[in-house]
Amino acid sequence: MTDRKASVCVLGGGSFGTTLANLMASEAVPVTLWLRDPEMARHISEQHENPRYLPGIALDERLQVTTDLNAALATAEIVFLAIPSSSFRTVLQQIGPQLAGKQVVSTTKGIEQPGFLMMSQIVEQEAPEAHVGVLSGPNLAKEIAAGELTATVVASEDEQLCRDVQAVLGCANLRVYASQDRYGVELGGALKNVYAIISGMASALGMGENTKAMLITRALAEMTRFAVHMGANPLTFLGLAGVGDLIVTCVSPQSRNFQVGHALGKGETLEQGVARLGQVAEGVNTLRVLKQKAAEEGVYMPLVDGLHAIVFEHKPLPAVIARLMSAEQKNDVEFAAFMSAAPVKS
Ligand SMILES: NC(=O)C1=CN([C@@H]2O[C@H](COP(=O)(O)OP(=O)(O)OC[C@H]3O[C@@H](n4cnc5c(N)ncnc54)[C@H](O)[C@@H]3O)[C@@H](O)[C@H]2O)C=CC1
Ligand SMILES: O=C(CO)COP(=O)(O)O
Repeated sequence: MTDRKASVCVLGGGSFGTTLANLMASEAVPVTLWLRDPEMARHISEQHENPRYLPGIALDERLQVTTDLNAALATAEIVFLAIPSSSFRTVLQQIGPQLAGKQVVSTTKGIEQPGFLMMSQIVEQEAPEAHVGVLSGPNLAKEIAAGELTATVVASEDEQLCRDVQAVLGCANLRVYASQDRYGVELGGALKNVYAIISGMASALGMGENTKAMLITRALAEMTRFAVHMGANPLTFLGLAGVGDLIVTCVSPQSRNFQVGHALGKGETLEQGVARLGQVAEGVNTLRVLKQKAAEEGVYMPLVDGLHAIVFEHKPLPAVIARLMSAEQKNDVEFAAFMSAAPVKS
């Protein structure tokens, strides 16, 4: 690892962008946070708090905030993107040429349709001269902002990018591990959100601990089956960006996807659950996209089918659960079979 700390810009002033920028500022990394809302930018600069997304967290006074996108990017060597997937391309379209030569790291855990594109693939399209990476792992923003310990994964084919991101983000509270499987790391982060919705629902229904463990384990099998079919390395799913992130979002009521599932389990509509959240829950869109892709590709994903049937086809929950519990009883561990399927994307 190198000691050099590059200058950084974080795009997106929501929960995760603010958290990442604040973490780096508190480690004396020169960092600018870009957000759209001038009122919020002024509040953060003067009061050192983001009351909408991180209420009660004292932000570091060295954190620079701006609403001027060009100024934010001008001196940045590393650009982190923490923009919801629904707006990701729109933001990139404004700045593609300015990203030439910079290290651009997506932290966004969603999938674009049409095309079934990961966010870093959108970066490649909109900023073809950038160095591209992704960051993913068990990283609930509020916990990181509160100083809890965790780890994450930076994934890129570009080893210098991995080293530079480790240098700016790694600190006593956050370990940053490197991976070359960008596609697998990114897919893991997007897919687990769907299973967090199911887990939130199971929690609201008062299901047992055995049931929750079964759900998480079968979720891992299902998402890995899909990912291997798509060319990812199955071993990636045993790491922080796979099982690590799956566990945290499936067990923590802090997860927004879990909260949407919980609301559904309590009988709220999807619209009510999402509206009350007031923040992004990427799993809702990923569920739609994934259901369609799994059908096109012929990948067996009974949990995705079941959740889709409840959320979008308005099938009764007991009938869906009964169908899931009468599904074919196949192999427990499919990793041996996954390993013989050669990864094509890394
Ligand atoms: N919050 C978390 O714990 C973590 C979130 N992520 C991922 O980070 C991404 C962003 O999530 P959060 O920050 O949590 O969302 P959030 O809902 O807390 O905030 C979203 C932010 O994006 C801004 N935004 C939306 N459209 C925009 C546009 N067109 N231009 C500029 N800004 C725009 C909003 O104003 C808001 O500040 C998501 O894909 C999420 O999955 C990843 C790891 C942890
Ligand atoms: O990705 C996350 C934690 O790693 C955040 O999950 P939620 O978007 O469900 O809050």
